[in-house]
Amino acid sequence: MSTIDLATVQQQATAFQTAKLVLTGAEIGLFTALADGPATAAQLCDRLELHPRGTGLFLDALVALGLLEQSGGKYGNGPVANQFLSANGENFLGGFLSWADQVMYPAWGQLGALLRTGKPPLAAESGHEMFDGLWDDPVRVALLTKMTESISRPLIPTLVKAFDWESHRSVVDLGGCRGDTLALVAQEYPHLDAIVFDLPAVRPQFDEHMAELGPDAARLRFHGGDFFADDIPAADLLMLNHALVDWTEDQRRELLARTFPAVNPGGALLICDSVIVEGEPSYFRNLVRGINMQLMTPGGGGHRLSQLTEWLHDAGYGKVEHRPLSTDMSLVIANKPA
Ligand SMILES: C[S@@+](CC[C@H](N)C(=O)[O-])C[C@H]1O[C@@H](n2cnc3c(N)ncnc32)[C@H](O)[C@@H]1O
Repeated sequence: MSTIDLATVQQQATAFQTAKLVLTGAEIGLFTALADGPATAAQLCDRLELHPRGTGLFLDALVALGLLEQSGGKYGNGPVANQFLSANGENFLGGFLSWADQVMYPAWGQLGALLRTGKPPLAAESGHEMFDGLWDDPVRVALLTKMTESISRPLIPTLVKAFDWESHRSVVDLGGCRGDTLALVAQEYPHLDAIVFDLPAVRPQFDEHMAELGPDAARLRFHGGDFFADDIPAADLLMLNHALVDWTEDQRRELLARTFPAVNPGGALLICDSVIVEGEPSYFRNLVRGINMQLMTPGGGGHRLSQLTEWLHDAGYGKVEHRPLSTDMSLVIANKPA
């Protein structure tokens, strides 16, 4: 007997409307404008060049969602909007919000095509995928790096605590991009010899970001290479953070197999991903993220923990451990016997 009623089905069928309220609020700069202090609808129309027709209902809908607060005829940011949706917020999700609005939202219009053909037209047209020619295109680079960093940053405090970093001496972050995650891990564990491995074209972005992060992060080294073609530097720990799901299953298996010889005996491969784990609170959302990756790339997609474990054992790893992190992410630890 189904527990779903009509109102729930209606909400499910129109959830895109709620998404657009939030994304459009971010796109027009509403939450950033309100970070300066509350304002009336008329003042917001003036400041953000909005037409009054839609604005009143729109602002009230954001109040009803709990993102804005209303008092004395003025609208202000609630604490969540201030922290995550305002450009001045401590954990601003700007890169993720722009990516969701500009890339994911149109891609989800192609879900039917994905189901019928196995290939979403946009990703199929673009050839291999998100990274082809990416680093020659500064606009796409900025959008993608900000998106991944705004997803990765909130999980770093849990990542730092979820693993015994003290017992290992060296770490290589494969597809570590500008070094944002590794810099914050290495800041907590300064004894680690820390290397970011990414495509050679990423080096200027890495150098620039290290300069921005300051002297604590400057100890990271950059190793340019292609993890499918070039030798992977040996280390006690290798990491793959959000760098596996966009490849085909054969490529994922190949990449995991390529990591094994580079992990020192007694070390481990650490994978941070939105892994699909039945029974976890993240289960539904990570199925959706898997479909999202199928829409973004011709061959990528989410992986189930059982699949990933099998691939890791095939690659040569011993015990595989799973630890849920924050924001629906998992840390999967594949141990290499000593
Ligand atoms: C989705 S981003 C993840 C970035 C970062 N690990 C994070 O979690 O924020 C994937 C990264 O893999 C890198 N990458 C893609 N193909 C690669 C290859 N063949 N060899 C090395 N790095 C690659 C990209 O340049 C990009 O920095």
